[in-house]
Amino acid sequence: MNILVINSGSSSLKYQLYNMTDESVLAKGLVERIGMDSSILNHKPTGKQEVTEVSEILEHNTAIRKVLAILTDKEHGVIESIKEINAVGHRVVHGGEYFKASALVDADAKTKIRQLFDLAPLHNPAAMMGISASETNMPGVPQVVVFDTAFHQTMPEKAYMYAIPRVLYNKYKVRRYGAHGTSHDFVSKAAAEYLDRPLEDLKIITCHIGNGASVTAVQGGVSVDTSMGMTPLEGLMMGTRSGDLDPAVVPYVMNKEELSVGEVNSMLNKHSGLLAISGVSSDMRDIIDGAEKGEPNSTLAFEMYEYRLRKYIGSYAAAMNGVDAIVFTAGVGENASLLRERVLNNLTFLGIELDAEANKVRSGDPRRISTADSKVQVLVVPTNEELVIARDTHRIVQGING
Ligand SMILES: Nc1ncnc2c1ncn2[C@@H]1O[C@H](COP(=O)(O)OP(=O)(O)O)[C@@H](O)[C@H]1O
Ligand SMILES: CC(=O)OP(=O)(O)O
Ligand SMILES: [Mg+2]
Repeated sequence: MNILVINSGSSSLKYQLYNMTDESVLAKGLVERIGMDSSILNHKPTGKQEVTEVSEILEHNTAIRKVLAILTDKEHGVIESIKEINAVGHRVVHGGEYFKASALVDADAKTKIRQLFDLAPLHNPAAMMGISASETNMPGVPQVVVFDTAFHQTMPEKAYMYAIPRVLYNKYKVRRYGAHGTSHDFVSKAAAEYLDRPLEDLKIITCHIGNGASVTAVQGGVSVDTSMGMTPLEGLMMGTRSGDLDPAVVPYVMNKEELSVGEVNSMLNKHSGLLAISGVSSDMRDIIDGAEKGEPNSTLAFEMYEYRLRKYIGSYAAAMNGVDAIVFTAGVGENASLLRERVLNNLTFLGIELDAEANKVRSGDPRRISTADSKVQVLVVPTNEELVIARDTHRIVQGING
């Protein structure tokens, strides 16, 4: 069975085509700048030359058509016809309280995803565009939705409630939901496997640090707390998102600067974080470059990012009354050895002993970066959200077929 996995962003669409017989990737790629003047499709077919096409792609429907065209292209394609795609799996960031697990797309699921637009304005509308575009271009092919929030539905009430009037929860479901659950779930399981210890016995802190970033306390294999909240804005400082701040800042700034709700949302989600403090970039590579050159704004951005991440790790060790393992994953977590070094060398009170040489090794495999004797084991585990989505899609589609 071939499964197409789609991760739709507001102006991008990432895809991977899997052959589930051996879970091999037939092709993967990315459409960027959807809706802008020139869109870019970058396609990587396994065993063939990578291609980049620039064209006008105004919406997700056209993006999907382009992806299907290149997947079946004589020269760059990996399948003969669209009919060889047996199912589609979509990443959806927000499942609210509706979805505790992945689900088949039907009218009811679509209604619920739409009802959650308000709670994830940057993410859910994009996912819905991806779903509609797939339905239009692959009619009759089963579609499955896999939610970032599902893994965190195990959080206890004391972790997910905000200390604000309960009526807001009753009326609007204002509470903490978390995100990146697919990744936190995957890397915590992989860590237990690597350590060769039962997941049920472990207290693990997983740090998913990419463009968006979140930390999760995983106890006995379930999420007991996570740093993202009602939306993916709470918690860590991120590429362009502020993370935690005094909520009183919001009405204060809105009043002083005469900002609308949309404007203040955009300020906190798109014009804050590393980008705002460094004044140059949201990309950790540029921040590290700047900091290494002694540039003061990049240095401050790096220090704030590291400090805030370290504080979350400390607080989740307290939340679980201990920690057996810390896991770093996603673009920054897997690659930024300097950030890991700074975080870990300032957590020696937990009994962490960094293996400085192991921390510098670059690899696509799970690896230990603490000493083998370190009281808390520290691992780097490359995440693979797409594979989890493909597996869930496979399982659910097999369920309906058999
Ligand atoms: N070598 C590196 N050193 C530091 N940061 C890196 C490196 N490579 C990638 N990154 C960071 O990873 C981020 C992207 O992470 P990723 O998990 O791919 O994000 P997303 O899936 O949210 O788009 C980039 O913004 C970049 O800052
Ligand atoms: C939820 C979220 O922040 O996702 P991403 O990291 O893909 O932006
Ligand atoms: Mg990501």
